[in-house]
Amino acid sequence: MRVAVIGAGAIGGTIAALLDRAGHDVEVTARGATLAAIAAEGLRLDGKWGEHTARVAAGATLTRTPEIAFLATKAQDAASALTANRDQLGNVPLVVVQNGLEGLETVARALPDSPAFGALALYAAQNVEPGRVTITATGTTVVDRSRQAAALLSSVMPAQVTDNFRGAQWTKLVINMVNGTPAATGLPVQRTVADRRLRPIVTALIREAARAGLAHGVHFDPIQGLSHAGVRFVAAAPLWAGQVLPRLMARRMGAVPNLGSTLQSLKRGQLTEIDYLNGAVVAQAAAVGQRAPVNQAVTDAVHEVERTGRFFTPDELAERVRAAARG
Ligand SMILES: NC(=O)C1=CN([C@@H]2O[C@H](COP(=O)(O)OP(=O)(O)OC[C@H]3O[C@@H](n4cnc5c(N)ncnc54)[C@H](OP(=O)(O)O)[C@@H]3O)[C@@H](O)[C@H]2O)C=CC1
Ligand SMILES: CC(C)(CO)C(=O)C(=O)O
Repeated sequence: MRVAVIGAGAIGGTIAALLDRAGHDVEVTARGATLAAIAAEGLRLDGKWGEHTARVAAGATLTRTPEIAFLATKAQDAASALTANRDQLGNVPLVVVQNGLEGLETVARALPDSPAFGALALYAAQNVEPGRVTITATGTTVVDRSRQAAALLSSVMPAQVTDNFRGAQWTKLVINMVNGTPAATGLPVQRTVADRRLRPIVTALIREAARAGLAHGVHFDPIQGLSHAGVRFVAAAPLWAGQVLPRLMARRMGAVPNLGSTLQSLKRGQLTEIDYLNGAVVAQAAAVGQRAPVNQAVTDAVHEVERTGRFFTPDELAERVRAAARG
């Protein structure tokens, strides 16, 4: 099949390399050092799903119209990446593999005629150097309705279809509450969850996200063992009891340190998706008259790291969060 992948970073690189390994005809878009590395050495994949070097066609924009396309940029780059490839994407099924709640709305604005489907990756991929991706933890991909995309993905990785994609996006948003403390402190997810000063913060982030979603009437779609009932539990539980959830999430990630996709951006000196994750929780909570002070504090802290390049110590972050919760 003729496949396009827009944004050959951690997730796009994984999808492109696995589809190339399965014999599909893959073209990717990339930029800067990543584009130069893929052109020179191919797209290299290693880690939990094996090793493969994909000699895929690569350019700044697509040169041909694919049968199916995947968008795998960070949320803040989606609109410009789509606009740059508009000429090749008319009526092409587009699978948007992105965290946060806004991916499909962005496509509807940029390419109103495109049949777009959302997808949520539950594996952990690290863009260790330009053109090289390591899978540090395996996991399924949840795909919105499109059986074509699910069939294609499930031929190379675990994938499942949902009829409740909005609910799945919210469950994933709750899961992504593990991204903020690594981005603020520079520590891998597993270490932030193991830390007695940071674990209550992660739990409070999760609780605020769960409460906002429930207030919006969301039915959380079950993902990787986190069900609607589980979300209701964590929304109502005191922090000491709710801590079971981040502990389970960290255990599921296994032993290889997982930076999370947000900290990975900072390590490359880039801006993050934080406004689409913790920032989205603040906005969604405000829309139903709730406050989300811990998400606001972590969003602000990550923006400060973007500006200064200096991570917070666990004590500094805990103090920030205490002050925000008091105020
Ligand atoms: N990494 C992970 O483990 C997981 C990530 N996700 C989600 O998947 C999505 C993708 O994340 P991830 O793969 O980590 O992000 P990456 O930053 O690793 O990859 C995004 C890639 O898109 C490229 N890009 C951005 N704009 C353009 C453009 N206009 N044209 C061509 N290429 C472009 C970036 O290039 P450049 O480097 O130059 O900016 C980068 O290589 C995010 O929403 C993330 O939250 C979900 C689950 C797990
Ligand atoms: C599931 C998780 C936490 C995997 O790393 C992720 O979605 C991310 O890093 O953005």
